[in-house]
Amino acid sequence: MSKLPRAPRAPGQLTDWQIAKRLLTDHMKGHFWRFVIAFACLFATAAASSAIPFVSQHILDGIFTDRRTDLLVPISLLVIAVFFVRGGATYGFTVVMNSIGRRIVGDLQMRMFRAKIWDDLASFHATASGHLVSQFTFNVQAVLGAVSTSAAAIGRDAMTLVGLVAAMFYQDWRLALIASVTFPLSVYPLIKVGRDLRKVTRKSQFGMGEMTSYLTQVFQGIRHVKAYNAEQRTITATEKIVWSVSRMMQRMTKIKSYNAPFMEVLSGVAIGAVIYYGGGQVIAGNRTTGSFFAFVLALMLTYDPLKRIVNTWGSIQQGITAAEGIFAMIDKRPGIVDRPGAAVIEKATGAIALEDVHFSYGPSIPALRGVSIEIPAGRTVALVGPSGAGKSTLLNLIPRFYDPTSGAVRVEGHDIRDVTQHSLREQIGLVSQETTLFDASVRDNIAYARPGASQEEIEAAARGAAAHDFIASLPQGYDTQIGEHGVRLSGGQRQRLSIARAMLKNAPILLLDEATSALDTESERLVQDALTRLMVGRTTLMIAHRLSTVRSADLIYVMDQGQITEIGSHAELLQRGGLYARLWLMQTAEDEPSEAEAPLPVAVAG
Ligand SMILES: Nc1ncnc2c1ncn2[C@@H]1O[C@H](COP(=O)(O)OP(=O)(O)OP(=O)(O)O)[C@@H](O)[C@H]1O
Repeated sequence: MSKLPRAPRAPGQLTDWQIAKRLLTDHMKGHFWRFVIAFACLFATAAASSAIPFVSQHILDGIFTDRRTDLLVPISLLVIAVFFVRGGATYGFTVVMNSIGRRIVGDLQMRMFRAKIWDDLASFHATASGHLVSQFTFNVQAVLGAVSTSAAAIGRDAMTLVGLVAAMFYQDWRLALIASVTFPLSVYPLIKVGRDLRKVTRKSQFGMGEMTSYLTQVFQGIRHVKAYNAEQRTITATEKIVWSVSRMMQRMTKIKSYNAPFMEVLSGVAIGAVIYYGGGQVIAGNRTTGSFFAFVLALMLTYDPLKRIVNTWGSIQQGITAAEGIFAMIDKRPGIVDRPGAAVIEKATGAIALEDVHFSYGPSIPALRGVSIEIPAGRTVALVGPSGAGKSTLLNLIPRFYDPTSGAVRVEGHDIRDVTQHSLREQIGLVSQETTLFDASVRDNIAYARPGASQEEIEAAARGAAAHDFIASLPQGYDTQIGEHGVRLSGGQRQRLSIARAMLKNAPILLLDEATSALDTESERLVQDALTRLMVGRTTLMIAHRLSTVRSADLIYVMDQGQITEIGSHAELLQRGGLYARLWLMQTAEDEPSEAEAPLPVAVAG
């Protein structure tokens, strides 16, 4: 079976201690009183647990050896009280610690989300969305595990341990010393397990990210999975990922459990030594059976919390590894930020200019090579050219989704790096081939452009986009839920909703990226009409493969391999006989009916 790719190296340079300290100072300090309550519960649990050996000594010596009936009732009541306190305190502790853990998780999730949502597009494209989602779910869960389960258990068990060890020394310091000789040895597995666990935890976090990404892609592309009869292939591929993650998880548990047999042997040695020495004393008559058993019981109770502390150390290591990734995400600063004192564009007329713009996605991929374009306010300019020419890249520079490598993009005469991103994007309406609709009502989807818009405004936008009639015929009209990505609508309907959105935004600049290319002729006509209405009075930059849609543009720029190769009106470009004319000829030839489709000549009776 194939293996998942290697997990990337740790993103941050923080040490374990720095990460733990940051978790403590940034996320736990607001919970002081909750911690006080939790520790009060801990103290009660530890005190009650430490009382058990004393009570049992009285049971053995007082009831069984001395046969005192007057002790029966008080000792029974004492036992009930001890367990009552333990039960109540354990409940209180669990609830309060979980509430702290859950609040910390929510806080981490929101800090991550705030950092991410302001991040630039390039960074989003660099990370598969599944990895992002798994930071919010799997990794955060690991931190919760470390905080509320492990840290809590260590707190509680450490207190209990102190109480029980004190009780053991109080009963018989010599026996207690014999039993404690093995304690320091329990530190060894902590160190050993910690290192191995960090490595495998990083890998399994990466594996979970891969799995989330893969599953999201499969479920979103389910139509194609079925259309290509790819179910069985998908099962096989999924199996590889699932079992690879499963193996990593098993390995993690295995490493976490290394210390369990070690600790069992240690406790066996300690109990054996105490029985050998203490048992000898009972036989020699130097010690009562009751005090001996009370001691052995205390010893057994001591090893339980000790074992748990050692075991939960693994969860803490996992939590710290997860927090490392989470903090890296929180600390990431976007590559595109507003300059200090950036200007605010008030209502723009929409003039756009690109001046000798170069851009590349990576060191070796120049996507734009010295592009200059001028779009006067209120005009329509079209970009055409073969696939991969750089048209969408150019369009993405205008809302500053990316910054050019060199050259400048100007809106209203401002270099867009000198104005706030918010005010720049306020001036732009975007309609693209892939519409982004949310699983919400039609109304909310249109109002996404301007939350708080009135029903009249939303309806006017829908009418302008030729969408009102189909919306009115939906079961709940504007309140109809349209499903994830608008799955309950047709392609043309989805497109008209996104035009309605742009209508409602009413921005002076309009960017159309293949807005009609995925539609059939009838839908295209409706959408085209809606777009024509939308374009009135706005500066429009449109990309279209179908050249018939760009014929009426004021100016057409032809792009090829990241450069502008021709400029002119439709008629001028045809006359020139270059790339545009060739593309036009090819498309008109495709649009004309072929011989096979031409109507058959009708035989005329003679
Ligand atoms: N996010 C990205 N990361 C890396 N390279 C990219 C990215 N987006 C596009 N490219 C590359 O940049 C070049 C220009 O792509 P672009 O999408 O701008 O072309 P286009 O003219 O819009 O093509 P089409 O008409 O097919 O949409 C192509 O070589 C493409 O592979």
